[in-house]
Amino acid sequence: MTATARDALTVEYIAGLAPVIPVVVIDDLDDAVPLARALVRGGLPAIEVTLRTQPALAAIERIAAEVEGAVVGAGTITTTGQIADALAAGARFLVSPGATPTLLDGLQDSGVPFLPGTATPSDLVALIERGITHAKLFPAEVVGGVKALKAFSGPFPQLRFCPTGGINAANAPDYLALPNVACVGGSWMVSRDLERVENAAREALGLK
Ligand SMILES: O=C(O)C(=O)C[C@H](O)[C@H](O)COP(=O)(O)O
Repeated sequence: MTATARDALTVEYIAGLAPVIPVVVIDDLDDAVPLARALVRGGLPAIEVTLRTQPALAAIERIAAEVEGAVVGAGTITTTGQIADALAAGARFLVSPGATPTLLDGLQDSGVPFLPGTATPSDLVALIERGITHAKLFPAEVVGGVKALKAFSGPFPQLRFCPTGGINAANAPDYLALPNVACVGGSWMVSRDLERVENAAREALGLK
């Protein structure tokens, strides 16, 4: 299935595009399109651009406009104002490091798929109260990682996770083997060497 720019996407679709969502920090706007192309060539089309840097929104706009096959999202969403900015730039999905009721309201109103950041059982209950089915676990390796996700599968069988934070090619398979993990997020395959990016992306595809 190929998504065109006007399709309404689901979170299942975003999380199912590849085993890994690359997390990209753009310092130089000119890096955005070549980097996204290398990731798409390597087989990782869902790309999260973090809103941590000044060129991030422009990078999302360029990737959305110029990189065929990419499904670009915005990460590091911590305010509802950023949601509007990200959507205006062309973000197709949203990722946050944490979630408050205000932020969850904004994410639910956005009309695009989102992965709200969670770390605790109470965070997860707050999602269930709203009918949200997918969560980011962040920072995954710090807040219990694979053990936490195994423990969450008991009381929260309806939730699927995209753990992010401290994940790499070595530990990703342990996460991806869990039934409640839809995909993982991480920056490990991203560097300025585009050939390496493409190869690392291709390797990431084989992790599941
Ligand atoms: O800024 C955000 O909202 C984030 O999503 C943080 C990212 O999850 C991590 O920076 C990625 O983690 P690493 O793979 O350990 O680099």
